Amino acid sequence: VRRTSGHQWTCSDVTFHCTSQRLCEQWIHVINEQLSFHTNRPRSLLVYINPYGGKRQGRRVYEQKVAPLFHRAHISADVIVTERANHARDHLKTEAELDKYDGVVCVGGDGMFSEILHGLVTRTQADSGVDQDQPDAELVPCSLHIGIIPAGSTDCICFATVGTNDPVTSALHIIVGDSQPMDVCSVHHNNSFLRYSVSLLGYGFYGDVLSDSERNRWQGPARYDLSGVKTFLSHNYYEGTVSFLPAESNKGDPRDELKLNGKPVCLVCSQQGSTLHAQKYKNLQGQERREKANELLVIHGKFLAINAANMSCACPRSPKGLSPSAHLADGNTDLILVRKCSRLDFFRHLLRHTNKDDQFDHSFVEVHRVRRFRFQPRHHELASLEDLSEGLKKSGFSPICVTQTTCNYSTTHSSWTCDGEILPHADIQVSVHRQLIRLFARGIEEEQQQQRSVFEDLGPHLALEPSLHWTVD
Ligand SMILES: Nc1ncnc2c1ncn2[C@@H]1O[C@H](COP(=O)(O)OP(=O)(O)OP(=O)(O)O)[C@@H](O)[C@H]1O
Repeated sequence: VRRTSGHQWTCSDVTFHCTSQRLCEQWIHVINEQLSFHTNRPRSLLVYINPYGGKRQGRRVYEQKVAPLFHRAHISADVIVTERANHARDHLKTEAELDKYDGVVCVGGDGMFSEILHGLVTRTQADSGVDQDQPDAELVPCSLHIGIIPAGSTDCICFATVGTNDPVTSALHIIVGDSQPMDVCSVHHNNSFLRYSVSLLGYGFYGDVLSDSERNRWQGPARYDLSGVKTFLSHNYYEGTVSFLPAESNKGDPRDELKLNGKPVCLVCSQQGSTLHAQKYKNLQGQERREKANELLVIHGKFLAINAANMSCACPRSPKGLSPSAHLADGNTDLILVRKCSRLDFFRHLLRHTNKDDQFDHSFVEVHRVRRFRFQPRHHELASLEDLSEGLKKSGFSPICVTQTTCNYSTTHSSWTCDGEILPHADIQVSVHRQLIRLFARGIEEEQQQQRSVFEDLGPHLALEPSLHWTVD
């Protein structure tokens, strides 16, 4: 495995020459022996391909770029090409024989990753007897690693954990058995589970952009830009109360200059890795004590945007992301509150996501690293829009009434976008579950790390099963 530019990895062959056949055989023996010590490498994978993701190239990408590498690395793969939305999620939840595999791989975009996340986490909780409807439930970490082969139109999770959207690089991270722990947020409404999130929960600006773009899917990929402009011009703000439990003081600050996002050297993410289970109970007890002691902070206000960034959310358009110093696996999320301000100020704030200026350095922006939070819109939320219109239909109310209610609702409430999906409720409770999943990735590497060879990182063990060429002169 060789590093090229921009966090990309490629496959390279090494040919050893020797005059003695006996010596060559010894080499092969030793190399194979060294490889067998590297037990983190997966041997058996379950692969889901979304044939309709992105430019509909998922199947071709897997067959031409990924499968040959898995074959060379002696990894066996059971491949399922999905036939409908939620096929992968449902299969993982109920049918998949997970004991047979070392990892689950999705070939697609963020939506496909979300299916795998929900399938795997839900299955793990069900197998362990944990009720995920309970907002305080201590969720059990998933034992299988997740690999992402980017083949969607939005591949943000892959970009933020690998540093590039390249199928070969992702396949090589899977083959060498990289392991990146990752926090997962659970989202509840009134003690019932809504969704899991690993990247962005956004209310106000980002929620409105996504809702609008969903209504205009016919516009194709340009819909995100068009909805962005439209939402910016409408300049809506929403009133409500945010209450949150701040992170422990040793977890760094969202405005840390040192960006240690999930890198192997990141002490915050690697902290307590192996002793996590033992520590967890203690921490929870401490946490409950503090909450009882009213250490929840409460902020009331009018907000243009409320964002919870569980990772940097870096993407090619915003290379440092919404929260550049967010960690992937520290048990916290960065809560960014953008209060009502002028259009020009809001524009300046948005612009700073694309350059090197500090987007938090505005009087109307505040950012907190938190373990859990709740948002309550000012106007009482009677029911979700869907519940509301369903209920009205059942009770025989006229469509005019539904329209009026919807209008009222939509001017006082925004919607939450949860990793690109719209949530049906505005009043939500969010808890971060530390290191609930592991990806076949290693975070975005620093420049110095990129100078090293992947072989050095693996210590004495090699990366790939060698297709050794030897020549006897
Ligand atoms: N066979 C299928 N047919 C239709 N939809 C599917 C199929 N398989 C998966 N999906 C759904 O397609 C959605 C989008 O998939 P994916 O994230 O892979 O691609 P994308 O192009 O990045 O999507 P987006 O439209 O979100 O930009 C996912 O939410 C997934 O549930």
